[in-house]
Amino acid sequence: MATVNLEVSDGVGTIRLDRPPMNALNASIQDRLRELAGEAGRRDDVRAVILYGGEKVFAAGADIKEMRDMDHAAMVLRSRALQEAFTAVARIPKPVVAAVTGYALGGGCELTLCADYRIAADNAKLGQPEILLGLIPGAGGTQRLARLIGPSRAKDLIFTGRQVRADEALAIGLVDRVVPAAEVYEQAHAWAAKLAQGPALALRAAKESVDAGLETDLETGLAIERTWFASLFATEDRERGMRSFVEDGPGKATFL
Ligand SMILES: CCCCCCCCCCCCC[C@H](O)CC(=O)SCCNC(=O)CCNC(=O)[C@H](O)C(C)(C)COP(=O)(O)OP(=O)(O)OC[C@H]1O[C@@H](n2cnc3c(N)ncnc32)[C@H](O)[C@@H]1OP(=O)(O)O
Repeated sequence: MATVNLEVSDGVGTIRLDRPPMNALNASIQDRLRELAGEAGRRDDVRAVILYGGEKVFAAGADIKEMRDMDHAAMVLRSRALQEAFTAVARIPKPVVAAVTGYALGGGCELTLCADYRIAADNAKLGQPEILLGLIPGAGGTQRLARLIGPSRAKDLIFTGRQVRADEALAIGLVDRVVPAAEVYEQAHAWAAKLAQGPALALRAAKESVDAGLETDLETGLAIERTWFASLFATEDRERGMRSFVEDGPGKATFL
């Protein structure tokens, strides 16, 4: 049975983890994640993406039972591929929202960090418990968590391995919205469906400008923004958007 699927409808692609009971992330999932991230990025009928683990759990992290038998050499070989799989998700050139139910721990939390936006159930718990295994996060968590919530809060979560409930996750910026558990997917789909109606190239430009800007100095970031901004003047969406404003009046957004 496939442990990760891509389900597409109405412009929204859902990358769905499906490995009961806890969506423990193993090598097969990692390989599928990378494939499906590439597919979601290439398909024109996918204009926004949801990362989802099902109603009960997002993902409880790497499969500890599978990792237990791996030695240093094996993980040296595997760890680059595993980081590349998560980076492939982070680089999907479309809006990506993580629909977080139940637990998002370790690699599960790191996968949520690869999204642009995180909607969590009010009973969700997130964290990086790797320290409790004598490890540190190995799928980008030390880097993406610090960039998202700041180094001090990131160190607190990584040093202690503690689980963060949804209310605290919202307060520290680890998630962006908290909703009743039964509404997580519905709310994530509404977010994705709205952006799926948006100007695809402008949304890509916005994502890539913000993300690339975080990795460089201000001047270079401004140059990236300037290049994308000017490029969008060559698009039909720009003509359509400005025509709508002039002819239909303000507030008659033609996209969102
Ligand atoms: C070759 C594979 C590795 C290389 C490829 C990796 C692919 C992608 C991986 C990306 C991430 C790698 C880097 C990452 O930073 C490292 C990690 O993620 S380390 C793991 C971190 N996660 C945890 O430590 C959480 C462990 N789980 C728990 O704490 C608890 O299970 C829970 C989630 C709090 C839930 O508790 P309970 O509700 O009490 O439920 P149980 O504990 O009874 O669990 C039910 C059932 O699920 C099994 N299980 C749970 N989590 C994992 C897990 N991470 N790996 C394997 N199995 C897990 C648990 O054993 C029970 O099984 P059962 O006893 O019913 O058979």
